[in-house]
Amino acid sequence: MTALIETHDLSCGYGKLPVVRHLDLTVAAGEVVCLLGANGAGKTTSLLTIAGALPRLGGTVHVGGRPAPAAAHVVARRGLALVPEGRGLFYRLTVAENLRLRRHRRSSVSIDDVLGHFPVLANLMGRRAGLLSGGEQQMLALAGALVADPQVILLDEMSLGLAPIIVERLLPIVRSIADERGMGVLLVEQHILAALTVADRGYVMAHGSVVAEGTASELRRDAELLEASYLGEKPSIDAAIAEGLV
Ligand SMILES: Nc1ncnc2c1ncn2[C@@H]1O[C@H](COP(=O)(O)OP(=O)(O)OP(=O)(O)O)[C@@H](O)[C@H]1O
Repeated sequence: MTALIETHDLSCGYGKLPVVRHLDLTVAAGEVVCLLGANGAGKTTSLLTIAGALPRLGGTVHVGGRPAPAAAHVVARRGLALVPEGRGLFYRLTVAENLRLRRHRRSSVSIDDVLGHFPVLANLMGRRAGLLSGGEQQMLALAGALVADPQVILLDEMSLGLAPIIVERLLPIVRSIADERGMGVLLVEQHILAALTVADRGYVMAHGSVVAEGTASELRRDAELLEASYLGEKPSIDAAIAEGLV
């Protein structure tokens, strides 16, 4: 299966200082992959670098099987959409205007196609994005990414500021989008168990490195390892290997 995203030995950070080191990660078509870890583990930095919004300090990134250029607008043309933390909406514009702005001329996906995933938004087309609830804004951010007809979508902390019940409704929508459109999804999420319920696989980061990876069910079973990485304690890599997670 061709990976839609593949990083090899990727190092990235700010200035010359790497905060993420030796990241090997893949996302295939139709796969939902989550990137887990404590605050400051390097998840957002990894996402922004894959999207071309931060320069690489070492290693490679391939998008759609080809080397990814280190410029966000060019990576976007390769079929990668980033939904950043904070949603990246035009808050003074209406829902309809936000969607029209995101849809480029070559996109084969219509706004109506995308609204099929978010029926709630279809009734709010004339409302300013700034007046939507947090959950509706997140749906609009996702819908805005989808109208660009990406092959792969990067979602950074979509649950930020949302009630757990809203997160539990949004994540299955992400799963169904991946299933129905064969799209790859790389998901950074603080609601670990909710994310592992919809994901196929996951990577756990601590201190800028991947300390464990596995299928969602393997990671769900290893609550201790997950807890350790969220407390900032580096779990033993030997223990992770023994568990078959690495
Ligand atoms: N603009 C920046 N300049 C310098 N260092 C930064 C910058 N942004 C983040 N960092 C540092 O890089 C490290 C990784 O941060 P990053 O935001 O990638 O972590 P994260 O895993 O996404 O955390 P969170 O869950 O809190 O968003 C942290 O130590 C952070 O302080």
